[in-house]
Amino acid sequence: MRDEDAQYERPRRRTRPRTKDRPDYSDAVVAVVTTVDRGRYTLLFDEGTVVTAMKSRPLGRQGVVVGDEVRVVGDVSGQPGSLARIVEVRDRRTVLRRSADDDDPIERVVVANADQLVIVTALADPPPRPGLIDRCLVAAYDAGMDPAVCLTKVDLAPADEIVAQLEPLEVRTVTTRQDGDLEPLRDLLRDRTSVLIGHSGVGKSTLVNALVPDAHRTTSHVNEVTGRGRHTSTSAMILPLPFGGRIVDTPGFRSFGLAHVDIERILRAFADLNTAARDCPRGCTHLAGEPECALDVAAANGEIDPARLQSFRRIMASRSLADEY
Ligand SMILES: Nc1nc2c(ncn2[C@@H]2O[C@H](COP(=O)(O)OP(=O)(O)OP(=O)(O)O)[C@@H](O)[C@H]2O)c(=O)[nH]1
Ligand SMILES: [Zn+2]
Repeated sequence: MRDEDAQYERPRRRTRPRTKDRPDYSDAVVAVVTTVDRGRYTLLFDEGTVVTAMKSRPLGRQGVVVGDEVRVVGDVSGQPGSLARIVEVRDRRTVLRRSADDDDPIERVVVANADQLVIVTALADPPPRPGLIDRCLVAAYDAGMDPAVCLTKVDLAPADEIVAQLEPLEVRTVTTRQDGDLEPLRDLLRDRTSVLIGHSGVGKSTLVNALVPDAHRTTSHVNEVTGRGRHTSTSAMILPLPFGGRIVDTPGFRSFGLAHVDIERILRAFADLNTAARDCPRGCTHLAGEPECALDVAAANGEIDPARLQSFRRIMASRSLADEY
C-alpha cells in the first residue's frame, strides 16, 4: 500500500500475524473481484483467467466488494464447476462509498481500488445539473479517487460554461459526441481503473459500447461463469478496456447519499487549502460564514486562489441538495 493513500484507510484492517494455529496462505494467488452476486464472486487474474469463488470461513463477516484485490486458494483453474476460496482481502487503496440517502448514515461500499470517478453528463437532452456534478465530485474526493467529467452530446450544446466551472478545481474534462473522436476519452481512461457514473439517457451505454466493442459479449461470458443473470444484480462490474485499463459499470447506482462524507477527508484532496486550514479553530467547518475560518484570511492575503476556495465551498454545500445523486 502506498503512503499517500494511507489517509483513506478507515479503520486500518491489518492482516493478523500468522501463528501456528492459522493456516499458511503463502501459496495463495492474487486476483481482482469483478462481480459480486449473492455470495459468489467472479475473479479476474492478471493473465485473464476468470474464476468463480466464495469467501472462506476465516474472513468471517468481512465484506468483499467489486475491485477488491484478494488472495485465493483452491481450484483456480476456472474450469466449469470449479470453485476457489478467497482467504484474504488486501488493504484498499480507495473506497467509493454511498449512503442510502443523505439522512441514512449506513454506508455501502460501491467499489474498491478504483483510480478515478468519471462523471458522465450530457450537455443537453437531458440538461446538465451542476449540483449533481458537485455531489459526485465530493464522493470522488471522499473516496480518495481523482474525479473527471465526461461531457457528452457536445453536438447539441457548448461545454464552455461547465468547463469553466470545473477549472478552479482542476478537474479533467473531456467532451464527446456520438461517432466522434474518442481518443481524448481513451487517454483519460488508459491504464487506470475508472468508475463511470451517469444518469439514464446521458449516453453512457453509447460510450461503453464504443470503448469496449465486445462489452455485451464480455458480460454474457461472465454470466456463463457465474451461471446467473447480470440484470438481476445491481452490483457494479468491471470490464477490461482493449487499450489498457478497466472501467467499472454501476448499473444500480442511482442514488448517492453523502451522509458518510467527512469534510477533513475532502480537504486533503486540496493541498493548498489544507495547508491554510491549519490555522483554523478546532471544529471549523471551513464553509462560508464560519467566523474565524483561516481560509478566508488566506484568500484575502492572496495565499490561496479565491475562486478555488469558492468552488470548494460550493461542492461542500452541494451535500445538502435535495437531489437523488
Ligand atoms: N445528439 C447526441 N445523442 C447522443 C449522443 N450520445 C448518445 N446519444 C443518444 O442519447 C440516447 C441515450 O443514450 P444511451 O447511451 O442509451 O444512454 P445511457 O446513459 O446509457 O442511458 P441508459 O441506457 O438509459 O442508462 C440515445 O438515443 C443515444 O443515441 C451524442 O453524443 N449526441
Ligand atoms: Zn476553516
